[in-house]
Amino acid sequence: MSVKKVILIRHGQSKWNLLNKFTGWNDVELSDLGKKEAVKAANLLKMNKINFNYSFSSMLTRSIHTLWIILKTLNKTWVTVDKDWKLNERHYGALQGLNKDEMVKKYGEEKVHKWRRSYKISPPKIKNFNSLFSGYDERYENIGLNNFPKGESLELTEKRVVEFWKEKLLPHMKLQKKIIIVAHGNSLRALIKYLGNIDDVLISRLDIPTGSPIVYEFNKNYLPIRYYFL
Ligand SMILES: O=C(O)[C@H](O)COP(=O)(O)O
Repeated sequence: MSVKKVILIRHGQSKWNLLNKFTGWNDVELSDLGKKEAVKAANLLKMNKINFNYSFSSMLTRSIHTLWIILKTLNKTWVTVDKDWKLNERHYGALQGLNKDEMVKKYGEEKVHKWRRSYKISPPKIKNFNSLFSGYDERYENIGLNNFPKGESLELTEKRVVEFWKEKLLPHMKLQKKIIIVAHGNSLRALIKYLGNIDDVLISRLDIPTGSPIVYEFNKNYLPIRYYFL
């Protein structure tokens, strides 16, 4: 059986991961540790002889820079980088920029856990036109202001990630491309939920660490078999 592999990686630690702030679509750079995690991820791929020749990233700098570091470390800067907003982190709505521990103190553990890990519950939405609204950013001009996310549940995130999978990833896999995806904690949780048909409760227990390569295997019909962390 010819097993096909897709590599999934959450970006390295960002400056707001370090400060424990809700980030979502806020465009935050990698921390120094995050840059080191990206180099380590590249070396892990090399050691395990996991190769790729096509790459996808979200539109957010922390993912793009993680991918650039991986490509540079592996001498593969020739690889196409295909960026898609549908891989962006879940939009964290009005929580973006706020400290996670302070929100626990203010609203309690249970509520914050629901905002962070439940499948169907969305965070409080941002109001149009405040500083958390990135709808005027030129990188998102094809989304359209009316469709622009203002706070997404994991369920809503899954919807757009599955569109990416069907419209972009599968066609490239069928062209025999070996693919790496660099994205985010929740966009990758949404993808893993979809691929593994994982139920809403079990997926709430999955936490994806920064900078740790995941190998997802597929059979010759492009159906998911299993995944594992390197
Ligand atoms: O956007 C964020 O704050 C993080 O990337 C993911 O946060 P979470 O662990 O609260 O889902």
